[in-house]
This record gives sequence, structure tokens and C-alpha cells, in this order.
Amino acid sequence: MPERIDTDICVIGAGSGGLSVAAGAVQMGAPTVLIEGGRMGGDCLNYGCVPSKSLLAAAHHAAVWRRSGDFGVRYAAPEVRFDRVNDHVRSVIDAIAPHDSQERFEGLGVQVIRDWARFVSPREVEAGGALVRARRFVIATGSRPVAPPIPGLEEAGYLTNETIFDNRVLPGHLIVIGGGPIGMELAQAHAELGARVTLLEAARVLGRDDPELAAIAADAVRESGVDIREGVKIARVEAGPAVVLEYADSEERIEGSHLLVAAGRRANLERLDLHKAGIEHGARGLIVDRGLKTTNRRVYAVGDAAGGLQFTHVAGHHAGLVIRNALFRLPVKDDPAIIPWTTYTDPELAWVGLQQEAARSRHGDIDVLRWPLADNDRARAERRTEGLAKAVVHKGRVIGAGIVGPGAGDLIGIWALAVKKRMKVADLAGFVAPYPTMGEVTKRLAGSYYTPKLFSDRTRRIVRLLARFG
Ligand SMILES: Cc1cc2nc3c(=O)[nH]c(=O)nc-3n(C[C@H](O)[C@H](O)[C@H](O)COP(=O)(O)OP(=O)(O)OC[C@H]3O[C@@H](n4cnc5c(N)ncnc54)[C@H](O)[C@@H]3O)c2cc1C
Ligand SMILES: NC(=O)c1ccc[n+]([C@@H]2O[C@H](COP(=O)([O-])OP(=O)(O)OC[C@H]3O[C@@H](n4cnc5c(N)ncnc54)[C@H](O)[C@@H]3O)[C@@H](O)[C@H]2O)c1
Repeated sequence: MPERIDTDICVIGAGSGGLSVAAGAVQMGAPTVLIEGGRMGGDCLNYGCVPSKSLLAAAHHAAVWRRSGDFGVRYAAPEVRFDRVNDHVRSVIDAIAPHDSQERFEGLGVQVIRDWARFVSPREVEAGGALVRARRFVIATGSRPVAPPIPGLEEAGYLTNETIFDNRVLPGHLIVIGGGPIGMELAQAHAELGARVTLLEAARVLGRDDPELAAIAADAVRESGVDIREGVKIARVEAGPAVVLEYADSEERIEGSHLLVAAGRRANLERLDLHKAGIEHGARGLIVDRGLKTTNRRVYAVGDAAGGLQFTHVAGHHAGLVIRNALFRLPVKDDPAIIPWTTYTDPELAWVGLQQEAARSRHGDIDVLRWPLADNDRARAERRTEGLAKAVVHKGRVIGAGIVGPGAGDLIGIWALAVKKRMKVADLAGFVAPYPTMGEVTKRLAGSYYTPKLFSDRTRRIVRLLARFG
């Protein structure tokens, strides 16, 4: 007979979303069970954000010498010890791991079960020899990489984000399939560390981003040494690995030492026996309502498994909504339109809210503001003028904004607040920004909305009129 556990909240998956739900619920007094089949911390800690950002940090250090000559400072090309780079990546994971550990969660009072969970009925889950009955379940099982159906790919073998961070030797020639955030970040990191890198994208790289901003980021990644090929069709992969591209008039072969597949992801749902709990899913993930409830009203979904945007901060945001609803019965509404995202290439690429074309088809009458970093004195001093900031405005309110430039991920925060609070452009034009900072771009971009009115003939007439009355 399995051990029977009765609890208030049962969370399946101890990644970004599941850990946030479990920590919040137990600290607010709800008996909580957390079930994890793989590593505590999930994708972000072990195979995602943390190793990729640590690798990029090392890579950006290795690339400093390329720009330093412009400042009158000369470095020789760096000696990259890739095994030491890997040690650095591991040590960052190790430093964060205690925060996500079984010990910490047990210390908070969470009952942690280390096994793969599956539903056996609409109100029961089995894992680790226990039958868990809960008032509410939260599915936070995340996603995994999927390989496209390219002939020969499976036989040739390939790396994914789950294996590439184990490399202790710098690839000689890394071929990357897929130019989304994973492909672009890891391509630039490896190129800056000295690998030859070829990136093959079926459509356009960074295709979910504003095309004008994405093109600037893509150019910078090219400058780092990545050979980006867009609109390619990969006919087959041969052991080696060699990738054979199919063009109308030739079959070009590209031979690499390593192959990374970063061509999209699929929600982890197969092990859950969802049909036994009446939970439905589509191609992208679980079917949820705006309160993140699945087709079984006792079961919520958060994070990558919920079938929407796939970011750690989304998983954390979902967790907050679920806690409010499950513990306090407060109504909640998930609104993907307020979620910012950043791709951590150098320069970074960030966006929040509606993009230009979507805004135009929804609202018709919009204004698009632009402010080049070339007009920012700090960017000039740092010799980083290649960026651009954009905002999409409807009836005087900010409905979308994006930045490509150094620190764009930090700069987008204030625009995320503006979109969330439906702030007026005037609010963003009306604060005082310290000089000289990249943050001035926010004020200038917003201010440009008023420039035509401010410096118009009408203003000049008013100023002259007022002057006459001394
Ligand atoms: C290379 C890479 C870089 C990324 N960089 C960023 C970034 O910079 N910023 C950002 O915001 N996002 C980034 N992401 C995305 C981010 O990692 C995910 O959106 C986030 O981890 C999703 O959290 P989650 O809780 O939904 O899933 P996960 O963190 O994946 O956790 C799911 C957990 O559930 C477990 N599980 C699955 N099935 C079961 C089961 N049946 N029973 C028990 N346990 C189960 C898994 O083992 C896993 O531990 C990146 C992703 C990758 C791959
Ligand atoms: N900085 C961040 O926040 C960050 C970083 C990495 C990942 N992520 C998250 O993880 C998600 C998944 O990232 P991803 O980059 O794997 O997926 P993605 O879906 O964003 O991009 C995959 C790319 O692969 C291309 N592709 C698909 N099949 C192909 C083929 N046969 N040949 C060539 N190209 C092909 C697609 O056209 C697409 O551009 C992201 O959307 C994001 O939500 C976030």
C-alpha cells in the first residue's frame, strides 16, 4: 500500500515556477508537497539562464580586447582556458543551488518527494511510493528542447542546452541550428571565446523581436564572428557532424566539430498521465484560462508548461497569481502583454508590450518613437552608439517599447512599469534622469513625442505674445 499524504497544495516540478509556489504557499501557512523527478532548480539553474548568462559573462570578458584599442588601451588577444570557463559556470550554479535545494525547502516546511509524478485520478498524484491527495495541484513541469525532423540528425548526435554546458573543451567549429534566444546567446558566447561558429536559421534570427532592433543585435553577433545564415533549409545531417544545406542550385556542406540544436521547445507533460485527471493540452502546452486553471478546476499550470511565454520571470509571476487565487481566493488574470523579455547578447535586446505591426492592426492610429543611442552622451563616451530605443504609443499612452543596447534588460524595467500601469508618455518624459547615463534614453525617447508640438510655429507665436506683456 502506498503511503497516503493529504495536503493543501501539491506542486509538481521544482524549477523557477514550482519553487516559487512552494516557498510562497508554505510560508503563508499552507501545508505543501513538492515533487521533483530531476534536479532541484529545474532548467533555469541547471541548463538554462544561469549557465548561459555565466558563459556569456566569461565570453564578454574575452571580447573586451576587440574594442579596447579605440580607447587607447591595448590588450593582446586573450588566452581562453575553456576548462576554467566551465569551472566558472559550474561555480555560479553551485553558489545558487543551495537556494533551490531540497534541504532549504524542507527547512521551510515543504514535504519534498524526489520522483516523477503522475496523476492517478482528478485529485490524486502518485510519486515516490506515495499517493498525494491535495486541495489544489500546480503543474510546473517546464519544457525541454525538441529537435526538428532533419534526416540523419538523430544518428549523427547533437548537443542541446542540457548537454552543452558539460563541454570542457572549446568546440573547434560549433554549428548551431536555430536563431532564437538560445541559439543567438550561445553562438555569440562561443564565438567570443574563440570558437568558429556557424548559425543556421530557417527563417529570421530573433524572429519574435521587433525586426529593426533585432537586426542591430544580429549585426553585433555577426561582428563577434558568428557566420549567420538565414532562410536556410537543412537537407540532412551526416555524422561528423556535417550539415548539408539545400539551395536551389547547390548542396553546400558545412562541417563542424560540434552541433547544437536550439530550434524550439516542448512542454514536459508526457509522464503526468493527464487524461486520468481530465486535463487537456495543445501543441504548445497545457490549456489554461486567464486564471491559469487547467481543464481540471483543482489544477493550475505555471511557467513553461502553461503554454505561453517561456521565461523565468513569467514562471515567478505565474506563481504569485496562483498563490493569490489558491490561498486567498482572490480573482487573478494573467496578462502576457505586460511581460518584458531580454536576450542577453552584447548588445542586449529587450522588449515589452505590443510590437509595432500588432499595435497598428489592433489600434490603427499609433505613433512610433525612436531614439538612437548615438544621441546619448554616455553611449558616446563608452563608444557604444550602435543601439536604438523605440516606443509604440496609442492616444498618448505607452503600449510597447524596446531597446537594443548595453544594459537594455535593465533599461526596459521602467517601460514595463509604463505598459503595466498604462502610463502616459508625459510621465516618462517628465522625470529627471542623471547625466550622463544610458537611462536618459528613456526620457529623450518619451520627450520626442512632444518635440514637434514643443518647437512648432504655434509655440513660437505664444512665446512672442507672452513676451509683449513684459
Ligand atoms: C539555455 C536557456 C537559457 C535561458 N535563459 C533565460 C533567461 O536568461 N531569462 C529567462 O527569463 N528565461 C530564460 N530561459 C527560460 C527559463 O529557463 C524557463 O522559462 C524557466 O526555467 C521555466 O521555469 P519552469 O518552472 O516552468 O520549468 P523548469 O525550470 O524547467 O522546471 C521544471 C521542473 O519540473 C520537473 N519535472 C518535469 N516533469 C515532472 C514530473 N512529471 N514529475 C516531477 N517533476 C517533473 C523537471 O525535472 C524540472 O526540474 C532560458 C532557457 C534556456 C534553455
Ligand atoms: N534571454 C532569455 O530570456 C532566454 C534565453 C534563452 C531561451 N529563452 C526561452 O526559451 C525559449 C526557447 O528558445 P529557443 O531559442 O530554443 O526557441 P525559439 O522557438 O525561440 O527559436 C527557435 C528558432 O529555431 C528555428 N528553427 C526551427 N527549426 C529549424 C530548422 N530545421 N532549421 C533552422 N532553424 C530552425 C526557428 O525558426 C526559430 O527561429 C525562448 O523562446 C525563450 O522563451 C529565453
